[in-house]
Amino acid sequence: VSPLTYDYVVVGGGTAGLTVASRLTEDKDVTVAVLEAGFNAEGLQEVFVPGLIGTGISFTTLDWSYATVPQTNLNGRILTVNAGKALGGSTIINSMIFPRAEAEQYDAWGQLNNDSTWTWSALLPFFKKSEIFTPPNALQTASGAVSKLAFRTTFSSSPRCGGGAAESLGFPASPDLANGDPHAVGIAPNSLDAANNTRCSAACAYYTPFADRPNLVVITNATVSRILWATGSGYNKLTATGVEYLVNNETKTIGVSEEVILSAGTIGSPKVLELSGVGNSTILKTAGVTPVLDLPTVGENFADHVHSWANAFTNITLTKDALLLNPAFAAEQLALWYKNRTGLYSAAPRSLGIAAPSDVFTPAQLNTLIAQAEANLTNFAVQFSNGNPALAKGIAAQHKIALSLYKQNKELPLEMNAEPGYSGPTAFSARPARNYTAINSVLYAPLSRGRTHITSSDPLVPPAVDPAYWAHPLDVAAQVGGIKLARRMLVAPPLDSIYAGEFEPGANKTTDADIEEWLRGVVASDNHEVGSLSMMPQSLGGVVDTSLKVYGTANVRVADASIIPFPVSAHLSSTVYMIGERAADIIRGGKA
Ligand SMILES: Cc1cc2nc3c(=O)[nH]c(=O)nc-3n(C[C@H](O)[C@H](O)[C@H](O)COP(=O)(O)OP(=O)(O)OC[C@H]3O[C@@H](n4cnc5c(N)ncnc54)[C@H](O)[C@@H]3O)c2cc1C
Repeated sequence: VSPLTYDYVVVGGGTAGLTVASRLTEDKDVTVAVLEAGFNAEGLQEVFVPGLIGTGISFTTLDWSYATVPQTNLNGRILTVNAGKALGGSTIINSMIFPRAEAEQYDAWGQLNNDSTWTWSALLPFFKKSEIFTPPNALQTASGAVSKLAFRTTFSSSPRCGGGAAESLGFPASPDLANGDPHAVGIAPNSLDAANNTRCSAACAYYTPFADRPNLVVITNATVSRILWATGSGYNKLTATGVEYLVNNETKTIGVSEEVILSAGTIGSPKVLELSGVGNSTILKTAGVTPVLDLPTVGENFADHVHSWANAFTNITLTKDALLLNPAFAAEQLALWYKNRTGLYSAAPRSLGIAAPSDVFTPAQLNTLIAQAEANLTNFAVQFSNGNPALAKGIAAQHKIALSLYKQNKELPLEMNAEPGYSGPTAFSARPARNYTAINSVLYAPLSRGRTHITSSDPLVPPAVDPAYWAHPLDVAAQVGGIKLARRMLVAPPLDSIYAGEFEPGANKTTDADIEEWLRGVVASDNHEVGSLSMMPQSLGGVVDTSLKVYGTANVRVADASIIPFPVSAHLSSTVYMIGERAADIIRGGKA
């Protein structure tokens, strides 16, 4: 392998990037270089111990912690969108929950693109390529796991109770949250290495086993600043010849003979495209970048899931709060994990209930909300499209599909995720030193659309991220409905048996308006951002076609969550691995 030129250069060694790189280098005649801004963090216990997710270094050094612009609908608050900055990307810091979304939502991708290869049944083989399924053992089954679910050691009885509460409210119990019909409750599969019960990131699954391939080069601590273009290559033929990157403030270049694959994530990938002169020319010029290709919807159509919570006090003591309340107990539990992979750090279990509109709204409420959304459909599409008429059509098409699925009870607006221990907006030091039961209620089918754009030509300056949370009234109503549903779950059997009063939102929040006001002050990003380089026809404001190629370029593709045109009601990593598998297949097929 020449040290300077590779067949493929992958920008970002994250979830999809490592999947693509690993699959392409199965052919030993193909050379691939991966440029990753972070470092290889696989050796850190915060990364490999399941119960340590979200602690220590994982939310400092390993996180881009993108700040949003002040959010108009959330009291002007600046929120943080977390995204992993390490080999393995966001799977280094994610919560390992591994379900798939509703079949109809993947079908919507195909519908928007008039392409049957981007539908649930066509994509299922690519989901499966990225998974090794480990069924629960006898002990886990006895603890509540159903035969088709993959999960490890049970944390306490509380997750199972959470499932029970959803069931008692009428959610169907599902043996399989990945079957394309997740309107159900079950114990979530986790992305773990079952052989030794460690977390399994994209680095663990798609890099470490193949690290010694001579045709695969991974350069860490390398921040890509721009794609280099062949001079004089015109529209539809804009040709990447290499990539420029920074290592310790030193500028370096690497050549590419076939393709550049952008896999820097929903915020990172549009940033690199814009720094390379591809995007809305006005935005680029304002940032001091010379436009090379006017593609005005780069960075637009951004959507994110929105996190909220209800918490109750509980008098049971085996929750994750026990680890914070008693450091000596926490040390004992961690020692148990190291000794024989048992104890409270051995898993991060959740009961997952995916709610349908009928679980959240009365029929009359839903009819009114849908009628209002339909009456204002064009207005919202225009408002969300940032002055781009094609994208206004694209967003209108997305809303039409979403509202039609809402009517069929198929657009699943909320995840109701039961956790044994506090999960919410109040810091440990500011809340009563007690044990809690939490229901995380996450808005899963947002109609709001925002954007992310560079503001400077300096690659080290973060972009301006505007998710425009809660810009659509149906999103607000669903999130308020989610808190009411969470409250009902906390006092339904069997969770009622461990209920010792509500902590948040709090007994004084009685009306919908009270809940809405509280939520405006606390909701957070769920870190499931998608759509900023969406796969849609150009006539609908898309940025990539169904072969994931950037319109107007000869050899730049995108493989990451940014291509997702229509948000799906699931945690995203399984979907992003699938995109990586599909991208590799397209690239290899294209060459054959
Ligand atoms: C805190 C958190 C919790 C989550 N919990 C879950 C969960 O429980 N289950 C689930 O399924 N999903 C979860 N997700 C979401 C899921 O992990 C992500 O959606 C998915 O991993 C995104 O994959 P990606 O390939 O698009 O981007 P990433 O995996 O983020 O990869 C992008 C990579 O590009 C690198 N990069 C960016 N810019 C540059 C540049 N200029 N030069 C070089 N490299 C660059 C980044 O460092 C990163 O490694 C969570 C995400 C977060 C952040």
